[in-house]
Amino acid sequence: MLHAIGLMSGTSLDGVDAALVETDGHRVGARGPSLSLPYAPALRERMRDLLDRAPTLSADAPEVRDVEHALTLRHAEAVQALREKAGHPHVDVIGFHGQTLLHQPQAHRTWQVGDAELLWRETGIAVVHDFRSADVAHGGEGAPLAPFYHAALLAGQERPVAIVNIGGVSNVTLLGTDGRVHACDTGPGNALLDDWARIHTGHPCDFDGRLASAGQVDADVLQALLSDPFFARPAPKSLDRQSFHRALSMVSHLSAQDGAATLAAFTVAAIAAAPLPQVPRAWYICGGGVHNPVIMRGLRARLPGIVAPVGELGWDGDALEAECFGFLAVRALLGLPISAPETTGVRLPLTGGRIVGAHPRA
Ligand SMILES: Nc1ncnc2c1ncn2[C@@H]1O[C@H](COP(=O)(O)OP(=O)(O)OP(=O)(O)O)[C@@H](O)[C@H]1O
Ligand SMILES: CC(=O)N[C@H]1[C@@H]2OC[C@@H](O2)[C@@H](O)[C@@H]1O[C@H](C)C(=O)O
Repeated sequence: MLHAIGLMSGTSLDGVDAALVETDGHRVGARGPSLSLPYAPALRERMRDLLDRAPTLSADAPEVRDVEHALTLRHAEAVQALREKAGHPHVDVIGFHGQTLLHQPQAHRTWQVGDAELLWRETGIAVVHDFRSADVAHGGEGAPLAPFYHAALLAGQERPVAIVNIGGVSNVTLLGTDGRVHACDTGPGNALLDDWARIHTGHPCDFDGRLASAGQVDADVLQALLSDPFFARPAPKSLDRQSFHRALSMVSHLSAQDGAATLAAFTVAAIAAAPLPQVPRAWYICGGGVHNPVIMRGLRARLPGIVAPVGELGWDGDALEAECFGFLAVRALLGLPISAPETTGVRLPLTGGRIVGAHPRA
């Protein structure tokens, strides 16, 4: 087994998640500890500005370089803090996702910022990064990449079974009765609700679903939101954080509470509409959306079968994505696939990622 640290900077822009995971690229051994380091509000604002301008920005633009430098140093701090928390264990490799600024698989473009060389120099540990480019170059969506990790975790579970990650964007993995894995992004997660809450309350999210639980869903607006062509597409499919940005103007005439209720219902309805080949007997939920009781109530009302946070399986739902990139870094080192036709639409199962620093197996 190799020891990996996975690092994820998600679409919510809330900070860096870091987790230790032990794996041979197939089985998952010990997991944890994990931690999250928030971004300073000023860095978050600069990242948000780059997200808005990403389609016209070049990777060499000074403002991109500055943000990349700052966020990489924050990742190095996360590695150091995690190693301290874990009692300075041996670490073979870091899986460094970086921050997605733009994701346009149809244009064969996906862009994650993060300076792998700098992270390697700061930590002295080999770094695997740029996980999505090879998939996109071979006709895939470049996302979601969590399905191989989800499938490894679900190995002992009764099938069909699903994991839903509700981050900024939501994605689902189905492990079918035949052991095959199917996946796609489903639609919005928390990002729209975060943006709405920020406009109306100045807070970074609708904390504990307080706004949404005080509002009414506007059924007409919800129907209009669900008429987006994305929902008619078959899986696999993926999204950019900004894909549903128009939704904010579609709810702009509603009160803060009704807008939040409608956006939360949009997240739920989009998950329920995921084009999966089988109906899972259980849906295990991870990502920040687990902490929003309005979303969790909505999912329990809309989805057939068991709906439970992954915490009920003894897993840490806030650390899963970071663990995932530790797991995928090891698979990349071993040349194993990290995506497949059923997960990203890539032509053939494909490995990915690029390594910086000495190969731990060399
Ligand atoms: N107590 C809470 N109440 C409501 N929402 C919460 C709470 N705690 C976390 N969240 C939501 O979870 C989000 C963070 O989720 P998560 O860390 O899974 O996102 P991410 O990893 O950035 O996204 P992605 O999976 O899309 O990359 C926050 O932006 C917020 O919307
Ligand atoms: C392009 C990109 O960064 N996509 C993220 C985002 O956040 C959730 C969803 O959209 C998913 O497709 C993906 O992240 C997870 C970790 C994935 O690749 O599985």
